[in-house]
Amino acid sequence: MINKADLQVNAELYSFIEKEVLTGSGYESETFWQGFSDIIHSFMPENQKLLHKREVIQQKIDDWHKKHKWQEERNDYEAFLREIGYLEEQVEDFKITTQQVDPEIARQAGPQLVVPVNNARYALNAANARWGSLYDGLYGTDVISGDNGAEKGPSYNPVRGEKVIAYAKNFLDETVPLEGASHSDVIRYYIENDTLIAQVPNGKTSLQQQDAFKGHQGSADRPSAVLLQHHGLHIDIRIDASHPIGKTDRAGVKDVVVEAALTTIMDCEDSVTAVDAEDKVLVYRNWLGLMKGNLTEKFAKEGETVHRTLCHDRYYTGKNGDDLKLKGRSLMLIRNVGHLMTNSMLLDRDGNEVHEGIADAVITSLIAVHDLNGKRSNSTEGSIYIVKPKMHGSEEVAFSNRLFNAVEDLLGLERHTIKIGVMDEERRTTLNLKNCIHAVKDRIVFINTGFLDRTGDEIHTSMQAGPVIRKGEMKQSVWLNAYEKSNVDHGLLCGLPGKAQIGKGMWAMPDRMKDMMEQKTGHLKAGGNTAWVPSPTAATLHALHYHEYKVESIQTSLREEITNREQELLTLPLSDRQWSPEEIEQELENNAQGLLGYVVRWVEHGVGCSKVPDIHNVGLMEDRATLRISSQHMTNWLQHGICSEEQIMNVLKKMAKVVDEQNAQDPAYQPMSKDFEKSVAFQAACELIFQGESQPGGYTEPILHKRRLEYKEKMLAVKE
Ligand SMILES: CC(=O)SCCNC(=O)CCNC(=O)[C@H](O)C(C)(C)COP(=O)(O)OP(=O)(O)OC[C@H]1O[C@@H](n2cnc3c(N)ncnc32)[C@H](O)[C@@H]1OP(=O)(O)O
Ligand SMILES: O=CC(=O)O
Ligand SMILES: [Mg+2]
Repeated sequence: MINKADLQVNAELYSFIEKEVLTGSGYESETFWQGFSDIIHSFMPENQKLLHKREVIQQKIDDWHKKHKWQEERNDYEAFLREIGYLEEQVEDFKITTQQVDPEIARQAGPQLVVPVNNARYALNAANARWGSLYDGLYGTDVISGDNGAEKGPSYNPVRGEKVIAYAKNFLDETVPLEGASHSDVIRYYIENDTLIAQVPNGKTSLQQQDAFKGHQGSADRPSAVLLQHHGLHIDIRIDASHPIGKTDRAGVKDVVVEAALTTIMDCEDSVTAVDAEDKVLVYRNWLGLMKGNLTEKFAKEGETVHRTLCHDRYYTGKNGDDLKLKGRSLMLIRNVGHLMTNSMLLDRDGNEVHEGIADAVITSLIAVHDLNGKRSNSTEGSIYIVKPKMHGSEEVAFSNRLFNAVEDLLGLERHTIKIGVMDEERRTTLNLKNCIHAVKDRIVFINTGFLDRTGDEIHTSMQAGPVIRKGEMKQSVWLNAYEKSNVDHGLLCGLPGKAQIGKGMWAMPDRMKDMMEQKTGHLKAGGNTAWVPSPTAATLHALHYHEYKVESIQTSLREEITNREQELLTLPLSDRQWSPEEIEQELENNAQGLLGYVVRWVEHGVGCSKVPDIHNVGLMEDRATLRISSQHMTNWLQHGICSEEQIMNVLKKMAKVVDEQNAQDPAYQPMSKDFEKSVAFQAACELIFQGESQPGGYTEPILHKRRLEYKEKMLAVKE
């Protein structure tokens, strides 16, 4: 550790900040460290107090449930929540006043991609997912069925290719239709007098909406790209008659590229494993590379070496021959960690680990200044976008607000340069969302329903109330539907449209794109102008939904439906059903499989987000929030005698063998079933369930971090 301004700083972190971040930033090292230390020492005590308050409140709620039957005393329950300050006194009506918000957030509606930022290969891919090939997105996924000879194979299947092209041309017909013809009839696109002309076998035609045409690349006569726009999103028809696909197309179209991930959340939180300075430096270094624009990654793929870099802006010839420049990258936000955890990378003057959320706020903002003072390739408006997860109620949001003020002062940034995306994912935040938004009304850029964490918190908060419904039933539950609607209500009431996003949650089945295409329109119809997707392909496909529906109009009509949903929000997801032994076993096995499949990769491989097959062999995106649900669910059933400890242990051992088999191809994988006692991952899984009741907020971080550190040490000892 290096002693600096009353802090002890891990040497690797210190060197990274000194040499890579401060150099060229315009900040003096001494001033920075002193200011950082001042922030730490003034904010840590309050952070601690807020965490303590969470514990006190939870204890009171637990005690209430132990003494009362919620089903019979609902009215008293609400009064009790008010009395203990869980339900806050609501502020007067107001509108948010956030300024300098980039258009991707303020005006455009479209997909939001999330990516673990410690994985440079994925993070680069995500930043570049602003534009996505529709042909690739369709060809590679189950959106196109493999029936009638259209299956995916080792080489290009022209039958499948035909289906892809038909789907894409149909999309063009629906979105940017031609007058009296289909895009599949076109034999040549060209531009004449700033108008797109489509030559068809029996003459020529043009777009029904002329102003959808925005520009082209190549010559007007034989363009290599035609740029269109619909519902604020661009569509780029790529033309090359010499290309293997273009050759087969009458108009030489080789692809339809759509504007896809308008925004990307570079995640430092639930999808990453970062337990010490070594891990955190990787997280920060990748963020720095993204902000400076020089992040690169070299990796082997399909026998070739790939060098991945960030995409450049796209240039077109616009109307009147003017140059038209469009961003080549997604607008990047950075998700900091919440208020809970501390990290050994920094110690305060008394030798205490510093709260990681405070360190993230300072360091990720400092890094983002490289964009603000540089080319502003990320935020042309000069803003820094921080997503703040897992805050409980408005006091905690106000704390973040003051922390961001302090960071702005330290970095000499204008007030409210740092924007905040508020994850509405804890029950106390949902119930007091108006106050939460008010606490950051000058800097808020989104409210997003993190329904996964929110489900975990729902179970944990009411742990003592009774057994909860099965995990799969949560999506239909009264509280969850009210929560989704209430979030939109508050977004509309507080004037988010035009300034900030009303966001919807993650599509957690990365391989089920057909289902996503059928179901994720629901997020738009419910008023979300963005929704989370797990991959660039999902972003490309989900983008089509924003052409189908104009969220702005939907939001306008939803204003009519705004209502007080508190009663529904306070409807606990309890069950009075007598489940059969088979149902109980199935529920436990399902939870255990996802839990173990995720935990083993987290603890022993340092992977924070995984695709884990569920009991039906569907690959599910698992992250810390889904782990919070499965562990808390098992804890809840154990707590209420739905199952016994012995039963859970047997299920865990049985499912550990299944997970071991699933990972058998990985030479670095150590089977849990070889020695359950010695497997750090297996022990972590047991702890998450058997000690789930006493985990703060039902969070999995404390156990995961402890066990990962233990595993790292074990590996180090083996090496030595
Ligand atoms: C509750 C919450 O907090 S949700 C938010 C947290 N969750 C996330 O961030 C999910 C992000 N997604 C992911 O991490 C991954 O998609 C996973 C773990 C779900 C699946 O990963 P994999 O099993 O490796 O996926 P798969 O093999 O199908 O695809 C890999 C390819 O897709 C790309 N890819 C997958 N996900 C992403 C992503 N989120 N961003 C960018 N690229 C991605 C990879 O770069 C890779 O392509 P490449 O070989 O050209 O580099
Ligand atoms: O962060 C997202 C969630 O669903 O939790
Ligand atoms: Mg979450």
